[in-house]
Amino acid sequence: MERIVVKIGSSSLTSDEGGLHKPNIQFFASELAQLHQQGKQVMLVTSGAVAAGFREIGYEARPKLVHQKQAAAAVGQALLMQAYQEAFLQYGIVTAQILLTRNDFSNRKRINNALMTIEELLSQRIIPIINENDTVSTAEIILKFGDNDHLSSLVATMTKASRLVIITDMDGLYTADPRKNPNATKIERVAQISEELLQLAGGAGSAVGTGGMRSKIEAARIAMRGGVTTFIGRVQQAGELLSAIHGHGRGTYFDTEEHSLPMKKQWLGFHSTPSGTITVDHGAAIALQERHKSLLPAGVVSCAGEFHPGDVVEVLNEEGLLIGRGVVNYASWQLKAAAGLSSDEVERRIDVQRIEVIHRDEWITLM
Ligand SMILES: Nc1ncnc2c1ncn2[C@@H]1O[C@H](COP(=O)(O)OP(=O)(O)O)[C@@H](O)[C@H]1O
Ligand SMILES: N[C@@H](CCC(=O)OP(=O)(O)O)C(=O)O
Repeated sequence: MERIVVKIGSSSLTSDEGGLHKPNIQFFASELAQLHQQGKQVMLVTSGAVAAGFREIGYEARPKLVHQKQAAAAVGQALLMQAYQEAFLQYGIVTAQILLTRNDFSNRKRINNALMTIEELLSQRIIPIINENDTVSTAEIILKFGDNDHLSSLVATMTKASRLVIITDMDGLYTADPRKNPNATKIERVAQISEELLQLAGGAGSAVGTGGMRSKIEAARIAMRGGVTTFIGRVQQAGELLSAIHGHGRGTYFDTEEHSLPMKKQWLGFHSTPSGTITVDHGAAIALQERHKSLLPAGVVSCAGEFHPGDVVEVLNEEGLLIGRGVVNYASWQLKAAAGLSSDEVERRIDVQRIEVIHRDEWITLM
């Protein structure tokens, strides 16, 4: 049975002055109901809690302070769910609310529980409606998704969906933000996401959205590597969601990579939470990125943070750019002593289980 994740941004659900735009919710429910009625398993990742709630509280614009956003989300999430529930019931479809935080994805037990719940809901023909648990996660700034683009790509890869549809107020990715540059042209298809492509995309254009196009491309990158085809674009007329799924949508299509990553590497690259960073020299960076080699202590320049064998760490090159992530075999204090030493010397001086700082099987290149 085909499994599809649809993400709808605040800009498509609420007005710039705040508050839910009920006719849009009705419209999206009817589009999703069509997919559901065709026998597809549908999951909805929805934003809009903060935008739906801030006006009810009496704030004049989307709040910037964390506790105000949390308060707005607490009010707005209930309004959002109520609106979806009513809209889907017209098609006899039952919905369920799932609120997740970034932290849940880095904890295998928690995410497995969430996945089992989602599986059960889908098997009962219920549409899970997923949002970030804003009242909890805005406090954990570093571990926050912030926008739901990232969340939707993790949901799509973890549930092994075949497609991710990111609905926004633009009809796809342009060579520049069309709100600012009228000469921008649309990119119809993307086979590979490069750093240059990411540079094209700016931040949020609407007054209620947060992620902008950049976070959508980053989400597409995660999805592509996980074997999920992604569409980013506009769905405004009846039947357009179906068209988007059949390849005729108003938007940009991102192909999947030829070899999608195994689940273990997806988790390592995109769901795990790193405990520290390791900076490596030029030779080691090339060995990891291009030659599929393990990281040896000789290539380590320095490390930061406290980690233990088995933890996930981020690896930076000498310019400070992230090149990938891996499972480290050293404790941080051991690595500080071993940095720059030959493997023979490390074996003589330091009591480590494996000489490789990161084994190539426990590594994922991110740049
Ligand atoms: N290269 C680009 N192509 C298209 N849109 C872009 C680009 N760069 C920035 N944007 C902006 O991204 C906005 C969509 O992001 P956002 O406001 O976060 O929407 P949503 O709430 O749907 O997630 C668009 O309105 C647009 O102004
Ligand atoms: N979880 C937040 C999402 C914030 C947000 O604006 O996201 P998006 O519109 O997807 O860029 C909410 O429901 O308000």
